[in-house]
Amino acid sequence: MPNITLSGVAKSYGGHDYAVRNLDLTIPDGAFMCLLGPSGCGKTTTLRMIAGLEQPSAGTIAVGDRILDSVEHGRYVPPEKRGMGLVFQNYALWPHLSIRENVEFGLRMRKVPGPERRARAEEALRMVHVDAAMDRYPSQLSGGQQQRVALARMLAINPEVLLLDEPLSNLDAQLRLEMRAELKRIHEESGATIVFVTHDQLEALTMATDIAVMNQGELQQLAAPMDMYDRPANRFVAEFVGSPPMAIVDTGPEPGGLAGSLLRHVAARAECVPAAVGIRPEALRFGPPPAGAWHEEATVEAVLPAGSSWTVRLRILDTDLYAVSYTPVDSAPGDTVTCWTERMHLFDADGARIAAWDEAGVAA
Ligand SMILES: Nc1ncnc2c1ncn2[C@@H]1O[C@H](COP(=O)(O)OP(=O)(O)OP(=O)(O)O)[C@@H](O)[C@H]1O
Repeated sequence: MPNITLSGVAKSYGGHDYAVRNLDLTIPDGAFMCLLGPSGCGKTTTLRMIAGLEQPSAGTIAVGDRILDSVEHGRYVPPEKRGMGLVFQNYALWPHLSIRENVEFGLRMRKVPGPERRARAEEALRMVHVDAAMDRYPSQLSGGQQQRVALARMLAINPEVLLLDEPLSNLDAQLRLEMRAELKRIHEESGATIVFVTHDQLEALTMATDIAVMNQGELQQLAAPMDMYDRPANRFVAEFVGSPPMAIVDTGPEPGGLAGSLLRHVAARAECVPAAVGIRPEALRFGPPPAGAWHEEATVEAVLPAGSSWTVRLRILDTDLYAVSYTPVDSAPGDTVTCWTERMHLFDADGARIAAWDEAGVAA
């Protein structure tokens, strides 16, 4: 299937507020695209418009050169004619049909013959590890199992585009991890295009080939996961993607303390005057600094071991910051340590990334 393209798409549910505004987005054929953002940012509305369950208030949605929606030309293709499979958070299984029959249902509607239908349903249920419960009824399954049946029901149909709205939200942490790996495998094996809505940045980083971050109905950045992590386009993305989040130090009109120290470092290397400087917790390191790195003395305030990582709260001049280390930290509260970083993110007064700093090569 060719690319899915949204051009100038907006959606208002009637009032003055727009759930989605001026959205330009291309979902490449075979992509695993995550729509990521906080609650209410317009992710579900975007997915529902692609599915044809909502009509845009403005703009065009197309697959290749086939127009699915065009407000200008009054064109609208109904959901069943779009060739897309859908799984929503509120999966609706038929209560009076067994699990197997639920998964076979869509195939029956498509007139797939009996033996093939059974084989495809069983295969899909195996993929999501619910094949042992095939002859039970939905009410006899846990919420997580029901969610996986909904996923199997869609996989059995083998659509070219899968639209998934938080399909892992009811699963416990272990199962969610397994299903992420499983979805990634399904994506690679099937070659299908997946559009996946989530508010969980880790879910997006681990599964997606492309992430579209939205906030208040607007696209903030579209990038491959590591590119987004390494070069967030603005403060919103910088703070939303990554856990613990990036520390952002506002420089203010008369920067002193930590802000002043960071600004002096920047000024010595590039002609940028940032309104804010960001440092990811894992980029803040301890010990003798390498040549050219920014460094300051810091006081250890707390050490929080978490098995494989150590989170350390540091007081640097006038500011508290968190550092994350993946090697054991033997400092104790009250100790003085040298901390340093070679990786800063600079933002201007509008919150946009100052790319010149990256291009100068000093922050790469
Ligand atoms: N049917 C509707 N009628 C009126 N307003 C709606 C409707 N559906 C969504 N909205 C509003 O549109 C905005 C975007 O909602 P949407 O569900 O797309 O966001 P979301 O990012 O998917 O959020 P969540 O993660 O909470 O589902 C919100 O302000 C929401 O209140």
